[in-house]
Amino acid sequence: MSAQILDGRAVAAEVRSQVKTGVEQRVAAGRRPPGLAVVLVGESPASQVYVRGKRNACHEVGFVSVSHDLPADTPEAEILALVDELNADPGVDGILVQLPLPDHVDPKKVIERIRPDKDVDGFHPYNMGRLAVRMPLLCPCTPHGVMTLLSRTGVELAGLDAVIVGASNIVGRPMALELLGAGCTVTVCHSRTRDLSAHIARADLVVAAVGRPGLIRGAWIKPGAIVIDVGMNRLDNGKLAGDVEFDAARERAAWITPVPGGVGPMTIATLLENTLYAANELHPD
Ligand SMILES: Nc1nc2c(c(=O)[nH]1)N[C@@H](CN(C=O)c1ccc(C(=O)N[C@@H](CCC(=O)O)C(=O)O)cc1)CN2
Repeated sequence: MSAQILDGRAVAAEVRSQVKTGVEQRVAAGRRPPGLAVVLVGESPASQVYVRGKRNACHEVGFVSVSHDLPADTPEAEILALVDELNADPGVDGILVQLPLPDHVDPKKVIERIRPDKDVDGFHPYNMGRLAVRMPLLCPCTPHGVMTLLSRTGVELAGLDAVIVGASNIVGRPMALELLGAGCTVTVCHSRTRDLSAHIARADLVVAAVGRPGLIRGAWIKPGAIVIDVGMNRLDNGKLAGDVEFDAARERAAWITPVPGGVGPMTIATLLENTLYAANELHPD
């Protein structure tokens, strides 16, 4: 078997085009275009790539993109003060602080400072709580983007045994809630999990989100499974690789996401959807 590709690039382009139409309709109705503030602290090359992607996507769909690039040694208090300023700005519908932050900054404090109705990353405890109690408002972009990719490709999820590898706040945990909501039976594996391969081997759906290239061996994948690779690892040769051994896994799976071109573009497309939603539904002006 050679798995079919879950084409994040194509589905994300579809989503971006729908967001663009939504912006055009909003502006034609006399409303201002949505505004997204993107805050980058420091000079991590990976974060710079992702932030550039987000800013380019904003321009493509007609958002106003407000950029705040701060030096790596910016004091936490200054970042919190900037968030306060953006919270109060009526032209800003969404605030995104790129993660990871430098070590001297507590990401929890920064995330909690963002107004929940402007938290287009969906990381604020208010938005995570709403997702947990099945009242979603602004959902974390990567897990929600995975759900969009699967549903738009026509992959059915109800009743599947799903195994998520990685229990982070931004991917693993919200992914578990999304899949539970879609009727999957969900297991979350993490660094203390015993016998990871046994969990993977019985999974109908595997989501890998650990940041270790090739950790998930192709031979572990159950024949016919769906494999979602959220890993984004830059190798010494400059190439990007996921957490799954792609070629070997592809021989066994029914569906698989590539890296690049799978989940990454869906993360950005979902951010745009969240921002348009915040502008239209949460910020009447
Ligand atoms: N505030 C946030 N920080 C981070 C998030 C997030 O959702 N919000 N997620 C990740 C990184 N991330 C978004 O910021 C992200 C990762 C990857 C991509 C992407 O489009 N990847 C491309 C390849 C890009 C490349 O060439 O390097 C792909 O997969 O095709 C977009 C966004 C951590 N931080």
